Amino acid sequence: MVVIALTLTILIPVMHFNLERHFIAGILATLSEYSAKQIMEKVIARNPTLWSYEDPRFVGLLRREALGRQVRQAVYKQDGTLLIALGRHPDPPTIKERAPLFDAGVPVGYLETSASLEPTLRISLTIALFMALGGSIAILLFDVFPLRQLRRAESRIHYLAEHDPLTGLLNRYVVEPRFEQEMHRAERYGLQLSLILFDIDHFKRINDCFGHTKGDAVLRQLSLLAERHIRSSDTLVRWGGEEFLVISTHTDLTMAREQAEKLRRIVERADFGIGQKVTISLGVSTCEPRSSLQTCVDRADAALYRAKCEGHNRCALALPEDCEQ
Ligand SMILES: Nc1nc2c(ncn2[C@@H]2O[C@H](COP(=O)(O)OP(=O)(O)OP(=O)(O)O)[C@@H](O)[C@H]2O)c(=O)[nH]1
Repeated sequence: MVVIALTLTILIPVMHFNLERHFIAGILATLSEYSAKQIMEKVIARNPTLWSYEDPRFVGLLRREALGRQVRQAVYKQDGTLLIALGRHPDPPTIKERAPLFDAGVPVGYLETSASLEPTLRISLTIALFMALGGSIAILLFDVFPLRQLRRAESRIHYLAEHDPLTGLLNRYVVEPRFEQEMHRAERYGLQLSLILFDIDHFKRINDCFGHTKGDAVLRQLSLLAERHIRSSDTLVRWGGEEFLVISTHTDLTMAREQAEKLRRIVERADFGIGQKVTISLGVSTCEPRSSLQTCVDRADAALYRAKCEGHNRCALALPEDCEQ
């Protein structure tokens, strides 16, 4: 943007300057076809001051264009003596053009026009600066700014599509590809992959007694506790309302059970600011090679159900018969 502004600032005055210069040179060439006598007649037949400025052929400028500018037109005899001079001599002239004047093919003198283009340059420069600034602002307003907003909105949408807005954890809809990737890795390197599905006990009561806002705060605090507890290679997902899933890599059933039991104890001991304990029940399953996420979660869910039935605040392992479910 800065480069465009600078280029415009330099180019516009230069173009303006060159155009005007060529125009004046062209006019002088046309005039040189008149004889000095013809020019004299034209000057005498009219008001010389007006004529010089109003006839655009002479300097290439209309009267209003010549206003505030130093313009001089002079016709010299061949011996160099001045025949006609209109306007003050610019000091110093920025442009000085001389063209020969012919009378019936015989050179009789020169036509000389000097015009200071300094005000024109200044105006051109100012206009160029305004245009460059205007252009930059327009680019900013119509291009960069909305584009940035769009990109921000896109990344926000992307984030919201993958994350749970309350806890910031991944949501269940994006977890399948991650699970499949881990499953392939486990198969390839002969590793174990396990799941821990856990759920807050009697969460309905917490909501009913303390309100939904407090219930939300409990969900957030629990997700933070769990996040701190799991390894960085594991994945924590908000699976449903008050249900969470851990995909535990390089972990067999015994290790997953230990991990689950540790998490259960951490939650049981934590202070959730509601004057009573918050506990969780957990179902643990290990994933058979090539099994789908759904199958593994169903087995962990069956185990979780047993943990709830056996009195809450405990871990249960998936049983072989859970495979059939
Ligand atoms: N505050 C809050 N509550 C939620 C959210 N999602 C689900 N819930 C509540 O979680 C409660 C779950 O209740 P239930 O399925 O009966 O389970 P429970 O009370 O935990 O009972 P058990 O599972 O047997 O321990 C319901 O009252 C839901 O309204 C949430 O995002 N915020």
